[in-house]
Amino acid sequence: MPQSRKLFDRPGETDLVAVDRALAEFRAARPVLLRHGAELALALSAELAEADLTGRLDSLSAGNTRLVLSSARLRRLGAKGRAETGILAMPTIDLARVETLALKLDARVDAPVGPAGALDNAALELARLALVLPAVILVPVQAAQVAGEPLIEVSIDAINGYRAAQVARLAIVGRAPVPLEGAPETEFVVFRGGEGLRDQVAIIVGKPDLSTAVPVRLHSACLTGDLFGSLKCDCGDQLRETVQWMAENEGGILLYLDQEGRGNGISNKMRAYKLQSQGWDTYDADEVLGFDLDQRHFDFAAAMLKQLGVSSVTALTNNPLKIGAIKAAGLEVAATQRVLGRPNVHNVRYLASKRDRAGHFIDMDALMARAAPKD
Ligand SMILES: Nc1nc2c(ncn2[C@@H]2O[C@H](COP(=O)(O)OP(=O)(O)OP(=O)(O)O)[C@@H](O)[C@H]2O)c(=O)[nH]1
Ligand SMILES: [Zn+2]
Repeated sequence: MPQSRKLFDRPGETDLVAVDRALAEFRAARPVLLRHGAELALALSAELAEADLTGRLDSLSAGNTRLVLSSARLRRLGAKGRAETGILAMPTIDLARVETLALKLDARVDAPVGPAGALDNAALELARLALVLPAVILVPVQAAQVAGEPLIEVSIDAINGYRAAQVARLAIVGRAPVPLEGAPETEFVVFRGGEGLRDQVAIIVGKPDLSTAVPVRLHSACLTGDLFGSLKCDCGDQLRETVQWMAENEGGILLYLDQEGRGNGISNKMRAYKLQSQGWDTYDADEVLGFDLDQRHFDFAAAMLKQLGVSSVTALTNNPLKIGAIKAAGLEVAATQRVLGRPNVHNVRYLASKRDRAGHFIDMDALMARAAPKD
């Protein structure tokens, strides 16, 4: 008889679910108990911290609470050349200071920046996965101080292994024909897992021949552009025109990926849009908020394609990151094809920034030729 075997304690599975639970707590402005060996700390999202709760956290702290910030945010705060995440000591939690350091424009570091340790980096990864600002209040505690508290505990290994586990659990959970305007022979295939906090969808247009290079577009969700026709980006045009093109040609597959805001989430995208309305470009705005150029991974998108039986693609994109990721995942990129949106006064700077700062293959002359006469 195996000793004390638990029926529902299966290593990979329980880790994944522990992080899912921790994400729910973290997004609901509750502290999560992080464990690294015998070391324990309570992690609280800086953007959601409230005085009542931070007062309770202060009562547990032995004066060694710290604020963990991303390298991008630290650079913005003037911590010169900072390539790594870092911590600032905060013996008692000062919410005004937290807000300044995490979010305010023109703020400056006001204390020495220490190196982030394993717990700190796992806390930041939790914030990224939770799609909140990458700024976390971390309060080291002893087990006895939190015994019996209704807290979710999660190991840093579980957090660090979460992305890979999310890719590994990708599975089709539903599929059905969904005739679209202009593309009546279309099937939606829904996958659970991957990236983000929701499901992913593969939209199979027509009957693509899987034995040759399949026209494929990896399309990151853009609520504003895809659904509402925002003029700030080119997403809506790219989405609809790609589906139309696939329907009119030999078919293809569009992956609709839960990666709003280049993987920052819709709330951070709106924060970035506010900064853009004050003159910041798309990448600088993200950096002010503590994000790097792009938070997305595309390994899970390649895994979706493999599950659909695709081994070679014609990649419909201007983004070199997507092409590199498909190749790195072991799929053949037989050809690439540019996907031009439509320029207008509101998105032309965004498109130029993508070309100049992230190396997107955007031919401005070809793009401008597509401008509507009223622009
Ligand atoms: N953070 C941030 N995200 C943005 C902004 N504008 C658009 N996005 C997001 O950027 C992503 C654009 O994704 P895609 O349409 O797949 O395009 P792409 O990476 O530009 O590459 P291709 O269109 O394939 O060439 C979506 O997730 C949008 O929500 C912005 O100003 N800031
Ligand atoms: Zn968009």
